Amino acid sequence: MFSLNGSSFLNNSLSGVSKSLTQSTQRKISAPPVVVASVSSNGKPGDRNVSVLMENTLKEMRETATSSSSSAAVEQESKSTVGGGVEDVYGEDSATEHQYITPWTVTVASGYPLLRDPHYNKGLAFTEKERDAHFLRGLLPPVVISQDLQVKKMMHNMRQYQVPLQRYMAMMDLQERNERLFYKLLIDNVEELLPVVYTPTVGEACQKYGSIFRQPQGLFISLKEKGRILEVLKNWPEKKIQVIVVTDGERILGLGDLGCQGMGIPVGKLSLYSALGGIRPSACLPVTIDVGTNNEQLLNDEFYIGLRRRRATGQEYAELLHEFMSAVKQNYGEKVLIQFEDFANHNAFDLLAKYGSTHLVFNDDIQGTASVVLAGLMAALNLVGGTLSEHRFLFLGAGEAGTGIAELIALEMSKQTGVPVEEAREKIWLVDSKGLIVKSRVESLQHFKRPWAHEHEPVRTLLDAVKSIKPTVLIGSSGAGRTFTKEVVEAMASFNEKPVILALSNPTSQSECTAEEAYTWSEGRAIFASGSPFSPVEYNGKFYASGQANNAYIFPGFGLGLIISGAIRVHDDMLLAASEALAEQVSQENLDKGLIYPPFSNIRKISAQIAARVAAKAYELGLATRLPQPENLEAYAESCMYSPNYRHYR
Ligand SMILES: O=C([O-])CC(=O)C(=O)O
Ligand SMILES: [Mg+2]
Repeated sequence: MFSLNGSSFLNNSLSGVSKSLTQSTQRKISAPPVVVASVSSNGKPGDRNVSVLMENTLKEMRETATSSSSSAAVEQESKSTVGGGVEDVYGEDSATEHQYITPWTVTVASGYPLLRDPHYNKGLAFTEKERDAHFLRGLLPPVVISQDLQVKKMMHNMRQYQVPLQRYMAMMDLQERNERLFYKLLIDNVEELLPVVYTPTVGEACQKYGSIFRQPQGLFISLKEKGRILEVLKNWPEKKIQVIVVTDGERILGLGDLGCQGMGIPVGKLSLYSALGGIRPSACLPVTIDVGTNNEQLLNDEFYIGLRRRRATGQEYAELLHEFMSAVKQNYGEKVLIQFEDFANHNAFDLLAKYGSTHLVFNDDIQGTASVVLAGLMAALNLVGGTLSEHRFLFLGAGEAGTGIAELIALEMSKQTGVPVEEAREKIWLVDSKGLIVKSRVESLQHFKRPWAHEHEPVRTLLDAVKSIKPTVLIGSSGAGRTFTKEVVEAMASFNEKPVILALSNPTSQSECTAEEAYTWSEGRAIFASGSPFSPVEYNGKFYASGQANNAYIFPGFGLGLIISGAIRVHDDMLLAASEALAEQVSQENLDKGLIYPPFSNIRKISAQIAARVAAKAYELGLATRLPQPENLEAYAESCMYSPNYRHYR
């Protein structure tokens, strides 16, 4: 099989089938682009170009498969169980004639199917030699252009669209047409395109997903698939999955329940995994679990793509999720990372607690957001002075993000000062929809809010809480927009020389305040960052650039660190390590501009650094399985990262 980049396993873009071909024949061969397709694609023009070597290898593989399945059949008659080898992932070899398997085959793409295969298509960048060798003559206009020129042209086209959703759709079309060009575009223009494929535009895309839906980009697992989830996973064309991002669509950004249309989120997050964190796109699997929706508008929308029923809860919900979690581990093994995304609070905390000790799980909204905010606060200390524990924190929003961040701050304080975490928590206050979280409310509080119920008289509004607690840092994480009013920001500015104000809710419409409001109302003194990006603001003749406190800084590098170390569990210390790595990337130059995050343009380098620190922690904690530990983890992380440059086809 062709290897793209020496021995680096992440960069090896072989599909699972082609990989198992290598393993079953135990020899290295070189071949043109390989596509995995179901058996129905056999006999298409694309098969004409199967090299002799490949033919022989396929023959060998078929023979091996036949002999092993017949020996399995014999065994089957004497024993009632069937056992596939470790690498016989889908049990093709060990299946008896009475069992069902998915008929995956390996073919070599050329001609028209090659142009239609997003993994291998290069469009006008196919060279003359490739056009001859792959039956492309006449299928393309005569011109041959470079990938760089393709990028330039696409960016030019992209900038013609005035409506953000049109840009989103153009990017999705490109991803479906020419995957490497999509990633090249995204990596080379990350600051411009992040808001297109990610927040805020992805929010609007989810709201309108039913209308703009063209091609499924991930797996839809609904209640209809109950009892058959393992089978469904086997329908996905890639076998070697390293990262799954899964949502049940109940709390999409700050937009609420979007049901099955939440699929835009796993798709967007995973394209960032590849672009920013260098995980191979073929190793990424977006999943939406559809248990219904309570969104009346969607239920009545004729274009809605999901189950038309209200959300399953309780046992029905738990059973489907449990089947999914078990099937994932059974199919992909212990080292597949499952990232929970945009679940509603109650399920998010329960799922993390339930599967944290049996699976490699990470909740981006609880843990990723916490890690990115802690990094921003560590950097902000360079501007406002003092140590973490010398500050007072007030949150608006006591859900996943709010309590997740609060807990990680307390953990870091406790590490730095040696005080118990319970004591560290006393520096941190949270306001929810019923007011300040105080001791007298403890009985009626959800369990994840209880550690934050401190002794204080009841306070109803955020403004009164700000005036009473006098925080140095104000963090918005409630998902509700326009809640940091002029009075709130002015109050923060009245007792802080440099109030730290983080408006984390997404997308832009849900931001607690705008950058312009934060700077204007604080007379240019606020240290401000937001979850969705804002353009620089001019106030009194001076320009203020604000950072984007978004988990996109953390999860791609964090995931890369887990994967390169072969980690089997996530540990809080890994989140702290990621925060430290990110905070160290904020330069004096950034700080001088009031920025508490580095620019996204350096994100791949930053991700490699985060990955190295997370991996180092995994080794230190004994949670890493990739042994021996590479000497230089940062160089190793970089060497593992997917590159979107075209490869040459013989
Ligand atoms: O997607 C984003 O921009 C950040 C995030 O996880 C959320 O808001 O739920
Ligand atoms: Mg999220």
